[in-house]
Amino acid sequence: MALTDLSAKVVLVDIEGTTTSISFVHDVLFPYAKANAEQYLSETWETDDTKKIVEELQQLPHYTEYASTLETRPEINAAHIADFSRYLIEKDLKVTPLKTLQGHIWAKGYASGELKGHVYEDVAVAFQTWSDAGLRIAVYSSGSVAAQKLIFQHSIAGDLLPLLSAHFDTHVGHKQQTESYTRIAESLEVEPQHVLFLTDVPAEASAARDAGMQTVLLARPGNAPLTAEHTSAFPVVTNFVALQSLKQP
Ligand SMILES: CSCCC(=O)C(=O)COP(=O)(O)O
Ligand SMILES: [Mg+2]
Repeated sequence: MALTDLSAKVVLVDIEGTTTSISFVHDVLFPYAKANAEQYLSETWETDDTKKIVEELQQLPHYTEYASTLETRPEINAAHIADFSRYLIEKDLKVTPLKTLQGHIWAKGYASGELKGHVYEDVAVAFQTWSDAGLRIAVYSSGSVAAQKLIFQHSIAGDLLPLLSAHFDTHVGHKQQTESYTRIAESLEVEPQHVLFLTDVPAEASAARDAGMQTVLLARPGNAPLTAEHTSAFPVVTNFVALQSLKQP
């Protein structure tokens, strides 16, 4: 089917590598989280929210692996948990408690204006066009729902949050698991075949397709190169312009 013939009721977008450059996430957001983790943790150490994050971080299998590299038994304090968070960020592990913590840390950067969410220049126009055509736009990212809202609310193209009708993160399941997409369609009260999922990661596209969704891969500058196997399995676009004429079925 030609891209111009695609129809959908919901456009489900990934963030990193799809609406937003990988370099913004890795070269701006991650360094900000690493630099501010200890301060955030020490300022909020006694709160229930931080206690829950700290407990969940220590329950990760990666914690045992990380702790085995330490010479002495650590005291569980803000400095130690910040160090473990930096270890996870360096490995780009998309684990739920880390993503929750990152979202809280970034909130301060967006509020002060130090952070502005990167979106490619075709994103705001496409969101507006789809919205005007009556399509719903939802987000599914490994970044926490709070972090998703921040990136679009404080984007370089202005506040795009009013154009988004739903947000999903790893609480719904991991992005390479088919069940996650089934749950998203159920939550959106839409048949999976009426959802178009846009992502840069072929394994995510496969999982969504197995759930019955339509999928298109994004080949944005700086994304991992797609193989011939991927390009024969999925339609590929370099930006959202080719998808702007999307209509409702
Ligand atoms: C929600 S903004 C921060 C992006 C992030 O932390 C991340 O892991 C992005 O992963 P994605 O699933 O959007 O590729
Ligand atoms: Mg992505």
